[in-house]
Amino acid sequence: MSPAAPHSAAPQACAPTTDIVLLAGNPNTGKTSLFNALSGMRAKTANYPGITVDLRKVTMPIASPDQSQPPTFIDLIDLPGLYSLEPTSPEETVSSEALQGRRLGTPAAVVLVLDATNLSRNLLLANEVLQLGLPTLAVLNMIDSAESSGIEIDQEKLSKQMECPVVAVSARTGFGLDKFHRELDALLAKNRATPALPIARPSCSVGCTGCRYAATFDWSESVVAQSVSGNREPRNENYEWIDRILTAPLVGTLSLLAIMLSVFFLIFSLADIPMSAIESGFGWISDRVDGIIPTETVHKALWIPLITAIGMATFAMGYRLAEIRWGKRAIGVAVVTSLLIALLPLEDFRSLILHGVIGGIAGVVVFLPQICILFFFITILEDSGYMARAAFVMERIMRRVGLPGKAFVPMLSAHACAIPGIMATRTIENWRDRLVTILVLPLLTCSARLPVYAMISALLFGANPLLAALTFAGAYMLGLGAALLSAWCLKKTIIAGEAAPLVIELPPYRMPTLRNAFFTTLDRASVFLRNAGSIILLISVILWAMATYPKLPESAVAQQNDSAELDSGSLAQQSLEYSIAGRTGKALEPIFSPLGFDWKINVGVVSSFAAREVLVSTLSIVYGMGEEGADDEAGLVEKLRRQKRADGSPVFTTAVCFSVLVFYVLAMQCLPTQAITKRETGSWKWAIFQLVYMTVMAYVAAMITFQSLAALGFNA
Ligand SMILES: Nc1nc2c(ncn2[C@@H]2O[C@H](COP(=O)(O)OP(=O)(O)OP(=O)(O)O)[C@@H](O)[C@H]2O)c(=O)[nH]1
Ligand SMILES: [Mg+2]
Repeated sequence: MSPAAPHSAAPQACAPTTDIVLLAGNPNTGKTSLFNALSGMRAKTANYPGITVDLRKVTMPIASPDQSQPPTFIDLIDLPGLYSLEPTSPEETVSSEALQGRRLGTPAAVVLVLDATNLSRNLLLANEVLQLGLPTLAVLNMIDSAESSGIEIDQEKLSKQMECPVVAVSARTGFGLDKFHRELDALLAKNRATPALPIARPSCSVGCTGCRYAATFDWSESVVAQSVSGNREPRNENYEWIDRILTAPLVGTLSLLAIMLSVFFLIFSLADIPMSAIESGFGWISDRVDGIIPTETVHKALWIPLITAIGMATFAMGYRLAEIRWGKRAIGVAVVTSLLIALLPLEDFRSLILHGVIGGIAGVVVFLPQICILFFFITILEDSGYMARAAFVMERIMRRVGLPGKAFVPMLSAHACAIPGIMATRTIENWRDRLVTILVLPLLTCSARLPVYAMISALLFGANPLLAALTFAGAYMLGLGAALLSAWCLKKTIIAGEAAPLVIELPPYRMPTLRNAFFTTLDRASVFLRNAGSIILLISVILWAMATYPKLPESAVAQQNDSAELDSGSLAQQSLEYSIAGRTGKALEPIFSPLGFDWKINVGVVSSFAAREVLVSTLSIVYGMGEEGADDEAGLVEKLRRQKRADGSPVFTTAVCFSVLVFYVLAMQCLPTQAITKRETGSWKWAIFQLVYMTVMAYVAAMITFQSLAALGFNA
C-alpha cells in the first residue's frame, strides 16, 4: 500500500476532531476500492473474497458542504469482509469486534458497503449492523454494474426501510463520491451534536439462532421486494457454463496451465524491446561515466564527495522506503563505505563504479520489464474473477496433500513475495494447517526469482519466446509441485492432521480496470527498484570488494607482463581467482561440482544467500571483471554464453543451465523470509528447519538434474 494523494495519512495535529469511521460489509463488495477512491491510497484489491485480512487506517478530511468551515478529519478504517457479526474466521472476528467497539472504541459512524448487484444477500449483514444502533450510512457500491445489468434500486424507499441514509456510488468510476462526502459529514455532525448510544448486542443462546436468522431473511427479502425492480437475478447466470468448464477437474487444470503459459509467452514476446533499451541505456551511462572519471587526483577529490553523497542518499532512502528500521545504522554503513571509497586508488575507484555499482544494478534492473508485464497480467486475471475459479481447481489438489483450502490466497500472494504470503496465512485458524502452509510457501515462485529464470531461459533458448515461456512455466510448476509434495510429506510425518476444506463464493466476472493493473504494476516495479537501489547495491559493492582484494602481488603481475601470451583478459581472470571471492568459489568446488557449477557460479550462490536476485548481479560483476578488456557493451546473457572452461568447452551448457534453474527454484535464498517465518511461528526452530529442508532438496534435485542431463550428452 502506498500513499498517492498528498492529504492521505495527514498529520493529526491539523485535525480538530478525528472520528473513527468503519468501512464494513460482505467480502468482495468493494470496501477497499472505496477506501482507495476516498483516500488516494493504493491498498490491494482483487475480485475474490478475503483479500483484506486486517484493519487498515488512513486519516483524511471529509469535505464539508459549507466551504467556510474547515473540513472534518476522520480515521477511515477498512475492515476485512464479514458475513455476520458471529464470526467464523480470525479476520471476521477483527471486523465484528471493531463494529462492536471492542477494538478501536465506539466508532463515530459505520459506512455499510453493499454490493448493488447482490442486495438481498448483503442485507443479512446490514440487518445485524443496523441493530447495533450506530450512526450508519449505507453505500450502494458497484452502481455502474447494477445499472448495466438492468437492476433499478429506489434509494428513497431503501433508505426508509433501512432507517439510515443511502447513497449510490461506484468506487471504480468515482460516481457519487461527492454526495457520499456530504452525507457522511452530515451524519458525523449529527452524531457530534447528539451522540448515538450503541445498543449492546445480546449474546445468542442456543435455540434463538434459527428464528433470528429467519426473521432477518424475511426482512431482507421484503426490503428487496419493495425497493428493487428490473432484473433482480442478474448474477452469473449467463456465465454458469463457463464456470462449469473452468472449475472442472481436468479441463479446469488444463485451462489454468494454458492461461499461465500464454501469460509467460506474452512476457517474453513483449519484454524484448524494453529490455534491450535498458541494456543500451546502462551501456551508455557506463561509457559516459567512464569518460568523465578523472585521471588526476585533484579531480578525483571533487568526484568522490559527489559519488558518496549520492550513495548515502540512495542507501538512506532505500532503507527508509523498505521500512527497515535501522536507518541510522544504514547511514553509518554508508559513511564508513564512503570513507573507504575515498581511499581507493583511481583504477579501483573506476572499477568499483563501472563493475560494482553500474554492472551490479544493471544486471538486475534489466529484468524489470518482465516483472512489470507479469504483474500486469496477473492483476487483470485477479480482477476478472478468474483467480477464484483457479482457487477451486487448485483446492482439490491442495486438500489431497493436506494443505487447507484457505492456503490459496497466501499462495497467490507468495507469487509476488513470500513475506506477504506468510503474513496472509493468519486467516488459517488451525495452527498445524497454518504451519505447513508457512513452511512450504517460499517454494512458490516469487518475483525475486524472475531475473534468475529470465536469465536462464535467455541462455537456453535465446530469442524463442515459446520455449522461454515453457521454461518459465516449468519452473513455476516445479516450485508448486515441490510445495505440494513437501506439504504432503510434512502432513504424513511431523505435522499430521486433516486439512480444512475451502468454502469460497465464486465472485461475478467483472471487467478488469487498466488503472488498477497499472498501479499494481507500478507498485511492484517500485519495490523491485528500491531493492536494486539499496540492498542489491550494497551487496554488489561488498561483492566487488571481495572480487578485487587481495590483489595479485606485484611480482605475479610483472611476470605476467613479461609473458609473451599476455592478454588483459587472462590477467583479470588471475586477479579474480586470487581475490577473496575467487578463493571462496574455488574452496566450494568440491561441494558444488556435482551440480555442474563452476567456481564463479559458486560465488553467486554464496552471495545470493540473502536475496536470490543477487545471483544475477553477482554473475554480472564476476564475469564482467574476469573479462576486463573484452567487449563491455555486451549484455549479461551474451557474456555468460561465451564463458569457457579450462578445456575450452562452454560453462553454461544445457545441463548447467537447468541445474542452476532447479537449484534456484527450490533453494531458500532469502533472509527476510527467514525472519518472517521466525516471527510468525514464534521460534527459530521452524525457520532453521525451512532453510535446511529447502537447501537439501535444492541440492539433491539440482545434482540429479545435472548428472542425468550430462549422462544424456547435454553437458557439451
Ligand atoms: N464494476 C465495479 N467494480 C468494483 C467497484 N468497486 C470495486 N469493484 C471491484 O470489486 C472487486 C472487489 O473489490 P475490493 O475493493 O477488493 O473488495 P473488498 O470488499 O475490499 O474485498 P475483501 O477485502 O475481500 O472483503 C475488485 O475486482 C474491484 O475492482 C465498482 O464500483 N464497480
Ligand atoms: Mg478489502
